[in-house]
Amino acid sequence: MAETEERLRRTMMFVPGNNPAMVKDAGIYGADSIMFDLEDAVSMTEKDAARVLVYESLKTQDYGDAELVVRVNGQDTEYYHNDVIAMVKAGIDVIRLPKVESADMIKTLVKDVEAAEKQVGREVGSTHVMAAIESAKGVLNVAEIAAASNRMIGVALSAEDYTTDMKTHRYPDGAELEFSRNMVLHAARAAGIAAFDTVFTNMDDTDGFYRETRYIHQLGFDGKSLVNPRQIAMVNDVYQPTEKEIENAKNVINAIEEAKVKGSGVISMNGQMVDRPVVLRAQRVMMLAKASNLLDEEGNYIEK
Ligand SMILES: CC(=O)SCCNC(=O)CCNC(=O)[C@H](O)C(C)(C)COP(=O)(O)OP(=O)(O)OC[C@H]1O[C@@H](n2cnc3c(N)ncnc32)[C@H](O)[C@@H]1OP(=O)(O)O
Ligand SMILES: O=C([O-])CC(=O)C(=O)O
Ligand SMILES: [Mg+2]
Repeated sequence: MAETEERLRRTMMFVPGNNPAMVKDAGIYGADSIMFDLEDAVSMTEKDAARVLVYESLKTQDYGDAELVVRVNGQDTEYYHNDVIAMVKAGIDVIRLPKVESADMIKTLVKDVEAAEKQVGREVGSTHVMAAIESAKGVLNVAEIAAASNRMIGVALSAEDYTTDMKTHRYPDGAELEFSRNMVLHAARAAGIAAFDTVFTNMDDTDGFYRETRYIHQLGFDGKSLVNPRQIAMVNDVYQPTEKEIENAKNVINAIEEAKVKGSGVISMNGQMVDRPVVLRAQRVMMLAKASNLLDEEGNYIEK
């Protein structure tokens, strides 16, 4: 993928780092990002074995075009340094730091990643990072966390730990997450990075999962952290543009191209003003349409 092209990040699937079968097959489900977990999905007794398993798999398995992410153990644990060095050495795309509460935690991570890159002979700057926001303190500091480094690709809300910190739990209507979702999303947008909504842990509540995904899609999140491959198709379904949205986006892009030839940056299309933000939205619709396999080679809508 060209560096300038925006990466789609609808689905970031957790894969327990201590489960050989899941780690090996993680690439077959079509997640945009695969997130190997060394933190809370792995018991204390299996921390070292999980790190070795994920390291070996990153070196030997073909995960196709998926972005490869690892959730390392927290900075206050004895596992963190070894996790960072091993994952940088394995060539991971992104390190996700859990329970981030300050910009300093990201700055420390970046310093540790840079030292690891130098130690293992990896190009300095090639490892990206992201932050999981899991507490009231993290939410209140999320704007400076999101802007803490140019290695940052995103911020994620982690509602299981967050609701525990807030002395509540998760409810079907999600009212307890309203403030944190909006904070995380605004911080991401202000820093120009991706925003990920939290996991949905009831695998049997398909209606609830769809409701939550439609809601976070409407707010503007790039996607969600997931715990199960069955959730991938449902997220992609919600993020897939309609035929009408695609046709409209194509008309906008064609109209603005014609306007450019005439030397104008703003035009009217069917009585509707078309300017830069409208064009950017249209380009995103076309990117989602392409990723959803809704276009043929000429760029025409394929009836499903
Ligand atoms: C609060 C937090 O920190 S959340 C993050 C940490 N938690 C995790 O990482 C949990 C990840 N998820 C899982 O372990 C599992 O999906 C569970 C336990 C939730 C449900 O497990 P199951 O009921 O077995 O799932 P299901 O029946 O849908 O599995 C279908 C297939 O997908 C595989 N699969 C399920 N979840 C995953 C996953 N997260 N990653 C990769 N493969 C998976 C299963 O191994 C199974 O493969 P098979 O058909 O080859 O045997
Ligand atoms: O990042 C997530 O969504 C999962 C997690 O750790 C949490 O909710 O505490
Ligand atoms: Mg957590």
